[in-house]
Amino acid sequence: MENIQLQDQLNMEKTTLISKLKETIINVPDFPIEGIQFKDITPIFLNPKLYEEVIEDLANFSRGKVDAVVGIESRGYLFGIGIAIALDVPFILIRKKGKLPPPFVSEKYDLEYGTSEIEMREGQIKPGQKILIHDDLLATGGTTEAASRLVEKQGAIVSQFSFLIGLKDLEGQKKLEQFGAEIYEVLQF
Ligand SMILES: O=P(O)(O)OC[C@H]1O[C@H](OP(=O)(O)OP(=O)(O)O)[C@H](O)[C@@H]1O
Ligand SMILES: Nc1ncnc2[nH]cnc12
Repeated sequence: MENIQLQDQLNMEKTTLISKLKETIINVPDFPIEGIQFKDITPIFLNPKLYEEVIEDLANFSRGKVDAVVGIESRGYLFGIGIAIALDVPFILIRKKGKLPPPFVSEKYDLEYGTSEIEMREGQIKPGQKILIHDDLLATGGTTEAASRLVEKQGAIVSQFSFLIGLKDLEGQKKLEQFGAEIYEVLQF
């Protein structure tokens, strides 16, 4: 009985969080190019209490399940560091090409046009570690797929993915199925 009540309360809190986020995140049509519905998350940071609630929700998904959090430049840092602090585990940065001093490991990936590359300082991930890969938004999944290859290349295990936003029409989750990790999106558009 008590468990049911607790579950009801958690479900209610989650529903409230999602509605607050939907009121806060701004949809910008045709940015940066025609046809894209850009999700502007910057107003979340005007509201420290809301930010705290998002971190709590994301940290609850990963508590006791990972040894480190990997965040993807740049918006992946905004919540990634907060999650790592809440879980008391290390935070490891993935940066875009050319920003990190050597030694680093890198991974190329395809964009809609051309290719891109991400990098991580060598030795920060330890072989066998269970890793949460976090980013603010999952669109096509290309960036997160490359991040996962970078993590696996170093002998660590991609255990979980978390995102603030999932864009369901772009089927990014499908691209991530190959890694066999749990996936969590706070909300979907
Ligand atoms: O699922 P995908 O199709 O790969 O797209 C999602 C990625 O795109 C955005 O980052 P962006 O490259 O715009 O960089 P930013 O975080 O520095 O703004 C977003 O923060 C994700 O990292
Ligand atoms: N629609 C979108 N809104 C914000 N960031 C994005 N990154 C990739 N697609 C995006």
